[in-house]
Amino acid sequence: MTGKRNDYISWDEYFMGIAVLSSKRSKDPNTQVGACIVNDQKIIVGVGYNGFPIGCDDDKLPWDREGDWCDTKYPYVCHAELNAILNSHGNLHGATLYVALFPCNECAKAIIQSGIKRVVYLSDKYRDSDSSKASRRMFDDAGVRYEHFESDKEIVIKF
Ligand SMILES: O=c1[nH]c(=O)n([C@H]2C[C@H](O)[C@@H](COP(=O)(O)O)O2)cc1CO
Ligand SMILES: [Zn+2]
Repeated sequence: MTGKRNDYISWDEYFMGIAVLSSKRSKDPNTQVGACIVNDQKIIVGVGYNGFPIGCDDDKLPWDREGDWCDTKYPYVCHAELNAILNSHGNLHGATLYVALFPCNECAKAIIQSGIKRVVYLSDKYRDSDSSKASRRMFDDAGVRYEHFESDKEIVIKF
């Protein structure tokens, strides 16, 4: 008798893998973020990555990080989490968000209001920023759990 294979990926690895794969679509030269929303039946209900709004030309708006605010990417870029929420279908109540970077305070608000109850994140590179502090404060108040993604798996895709 042949048993099942054992080196399959976990649910968390699967969904975080999709978030990371989605980030590969980002045109941001500095930080690429992907997000994947999964409902309580483990069905993917939304994916997204950071990019400019539909109809706004990736080659015309700036990707700079510094300078006059209007000449940087910050006023224009739509965050991965927000895109995943806006692209989603169905009810997000009780859903889990897998995201490559811990959410900023603006996304935290959208996450809470959409009914998402759990956030699994990979990078926390802006952990000490005021934005991250505000996100944690709101998540704590609103009862949204957040946890760092832990895995020692390496997933390679070769086409
Ligand atoms: O939660 C987030 N989600 C998200 O999509 N982003 C995007 C916005 C920008 O395109 C990029 C951050 O750029 P930078 O690391 O160069 O400041 O990541 C940034 C955050 C957190 O700052
Ligand atoms: Zn954000």
